[in-house]
Amino acid sequence: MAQIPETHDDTLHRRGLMFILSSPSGAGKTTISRKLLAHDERMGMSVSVTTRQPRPGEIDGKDYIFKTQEQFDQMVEDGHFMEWAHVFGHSYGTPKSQIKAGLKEGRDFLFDIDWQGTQQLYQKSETDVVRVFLLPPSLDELRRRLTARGTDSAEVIAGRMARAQAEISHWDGYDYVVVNDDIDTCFDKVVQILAAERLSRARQTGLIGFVRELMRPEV
Ligand SMILES: Nc1nc2c(ncn2[C@@H]2O[C@H](COP(=O)(O)OP(=O)(O)O)[C@@H](O)[C@H]2O)c(=O)[nH]1
Ligand SMILES: Nc1ncnc2c1ncn2[C@@H]1O[C@H](COP(=O)(O)OP(=O)(O)O)[C@@H](O)[C@H]1O
Repeated sequence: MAQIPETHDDTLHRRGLMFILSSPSGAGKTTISRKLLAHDERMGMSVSVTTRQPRPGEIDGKDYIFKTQEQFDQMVEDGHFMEWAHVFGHSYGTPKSQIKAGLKEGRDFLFDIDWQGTQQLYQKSETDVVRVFLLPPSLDELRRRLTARGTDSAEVIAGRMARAQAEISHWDGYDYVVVNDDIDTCFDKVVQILAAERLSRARQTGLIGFVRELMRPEV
């Protein structure tokens, strides 16, 4: 009798995945990311390095690793990043440490990065990457959310709005697109995408022995 391996519930002997959430600023990726991390203990966050100032409530090392431009440039030179990009006049980068070893051990990582970083990660490790893009229900609602968040000046909000359409134009570089209208509905869809991707045949390396056993000629 073939034993159903523990991988049948996708927890073991599976290569981890890089779950990327991108959106125009204010569409809700931080909110969805936080919900996903609270909901799914197997998901770890890829904490980015940034040169932007911390927002009130943001914790160094948890939300971002905050560095000066000089420190960031040195990290680039030292080959510290899997990818990095300039966004809104600041530098952002994904540290290599943790991620590579974690993926091999079957751990999944969540990335809140922009389309430039998404392209770089996809080019480097296409099979590990799942790309999800969140859209706001309208530009008016996007402006309302950026204003209601209360973290940016009117000038910064205007800059983010001005960039929103350029960012939306990259939507075709993603595997999945979800409109974040109602937060719970959007979250459910993101959870479903993750569940399906964890069951992808290519990632379930631990199932090979089980399937071979099932295919053995019966005597
Ligand atoms: N390429 C890249 N983009 C990042 C990284 N970390 C954050 N970003 C993106 O930088 C943009 C600005 O992020 P942030 O300053 O937190 O503002 P937000 O858009 O309101 O979340 C967002 O599009 C993030 O997804 C990173 O490590 N690499
Ligand atoms: N579906 C939603 N409906 C209403 N407000 C939302 C929704 N999703 C996020 N928000 C709010 O919009 C603001 C921007 O969301 P945030 O997650 O910070 O966006 P991002 O990380 O994409 O910049 C926050 O104040 C958040 O609470």
